[in-house]
Amino acid sequence: MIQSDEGAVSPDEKDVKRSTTSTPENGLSQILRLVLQELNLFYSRDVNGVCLLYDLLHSPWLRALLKVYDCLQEFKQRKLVPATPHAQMLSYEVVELLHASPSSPEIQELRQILQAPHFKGATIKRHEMTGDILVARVIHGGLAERSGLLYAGDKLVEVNGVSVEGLDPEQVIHILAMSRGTIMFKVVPVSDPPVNNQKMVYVRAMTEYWPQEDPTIPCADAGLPFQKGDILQIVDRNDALWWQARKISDLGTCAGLIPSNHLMKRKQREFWWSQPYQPHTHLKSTTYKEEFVGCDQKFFIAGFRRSMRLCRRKSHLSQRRAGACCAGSCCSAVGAPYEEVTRYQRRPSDKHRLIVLVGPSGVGVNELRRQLIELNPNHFQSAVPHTTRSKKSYEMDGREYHYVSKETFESLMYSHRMLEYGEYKGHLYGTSVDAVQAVLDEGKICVMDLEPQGIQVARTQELKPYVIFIKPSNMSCMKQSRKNAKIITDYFVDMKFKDEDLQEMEDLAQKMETQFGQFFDHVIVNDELQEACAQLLSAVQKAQTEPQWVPATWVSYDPES
Ligand SMILES: Nc1ncnc2c1ncn2[C@@H]1O[C@H](COP(=O)(O)OP(=O)(O)OP(=O)(O)O)[C@@H](O)[C@H]1O
Repeated sequence: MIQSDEGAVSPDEKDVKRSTTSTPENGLSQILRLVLQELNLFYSRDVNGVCLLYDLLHSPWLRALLKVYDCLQEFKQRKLVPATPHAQMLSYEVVELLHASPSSPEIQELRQILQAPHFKGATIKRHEMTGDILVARVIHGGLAERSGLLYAGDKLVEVNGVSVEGLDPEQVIHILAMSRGTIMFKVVPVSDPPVNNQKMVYVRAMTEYWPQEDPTIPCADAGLPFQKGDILQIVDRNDALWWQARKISDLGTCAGLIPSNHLMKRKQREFWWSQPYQPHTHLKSTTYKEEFVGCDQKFFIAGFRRSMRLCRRKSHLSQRRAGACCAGSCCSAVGAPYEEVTRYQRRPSDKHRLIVLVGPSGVGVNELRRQLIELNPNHFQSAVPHTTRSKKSYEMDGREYHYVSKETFESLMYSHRMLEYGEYKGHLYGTSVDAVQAVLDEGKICVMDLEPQGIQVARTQELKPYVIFIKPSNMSCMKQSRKNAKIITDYFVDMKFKDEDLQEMEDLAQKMETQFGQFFDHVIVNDELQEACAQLLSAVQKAQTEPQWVPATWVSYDPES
């Protein structure tokens, strides 16, 4: 017979004594006891502050806390096994201490947690052929695993003396849920306990997952919900369908179940086929923009264009569709649900990472980019775009644009050397990978804005882009901060932002986050301009100097480094 992984016990007197005497001589509880004895001598002598100090140190909260601390220290030092009975003893003592303290909602909650039996450390299933109740999996980091008493494949025979023969797993769970105090299992141990010798991998979730909404998950309570872009530590891939994972933001907790790569793809395909047919549409077409830079500027910045994104709605211009592929939106239906990632820290000798700014039209992508470059033009730079239009008299090849033939432009397009491109007034415009590389080769940081559909194209080992999403704040803040701002277009001079423009911006930002949020490394809300600019500078610096999660394929391991 063995004990459950977490059932709280009411130990007898002997047990309590054993636990209490195990408190270390020089433990904090012991020191506190001695200090209280000393203070007690002065309590009645009206020494300044002694009464207050005594009352503070005498509080049951502090004693409970120190007792837990001491016990944990002892656990660490003596490596007490099996850990479960010792943990139960500890929880019993803490509950006793809490009884003495004045009642509060927190104390009641803590008491309930310590007294209730939990069975979250393992899941059970019924064997299809024999009908036996088996331990399906032991959750990593849970008490069942840490106790070392239960293994996947163990056969459950009895729970608290009740035979589980012929019962459904739900009925067994019900018995467990109704149990109070000690839970006793009788098990037939699996003859060959599974050994997990897989390498730990980290992945970026390219889709979201809500276990409570998934009828196929074996145990919804054991599921791990996640959102697009979350980084997950995969701790167990033994099961072909259900993996165990933790979020890196929460590594202290026990793992949860997530669909395996294979299962998630199957779900995505099923979902895709279940959707009514919709003609293919992009989130937004890239309408290329004319150059914005004027001769009156302090210095020349290529790649700033007059935007037509907002006025497009009103001008009814027929524009050629976006150049950059729509990988994010179209492939997400059946694309890889998880992307293996690794920590990458740029070494000083490495080229800088490309900084990509993404955001809905009018949110301030160009404004922020300009401000960043103006801060230090020797350090930050835009890429010089390509065009098929002819050079104007005051322009210089390679400064405003690279002037190329239609054939050359198209060959760059078809060989995937264009990060984005579009057509305007019969001419092609676009930014090439080589133009970005030219900036990086000079040791500078290349900062570019990109339609979200283009992110996938830019995500290569050579550019290692760091994607920053510029997001509008809420409507009322935007109305205030954009009171005097002007929409920059070719068609309307000094056009102010109207409510519908701000609403469109907000809607588009939401769509972008929903469709492409998994690619965003950082999000900046552009409310107060100088604040947003400071955040951008800090994010750009961190991207270049601090470790970041990047696709594992971007990093080739050099054993020398
Ligand atoms: N935080 C801010 N506060 C006030 N005005 C702002 C702020 N951010 C941007 N603006 C102003 O809003 C207008 C639009 O900004 P910007 O041209 O940078 O938008 P965009 O995101 O590049 O969109 P588009 O590509 O359509 O031009 C500009 O006049 C800019 O000065």
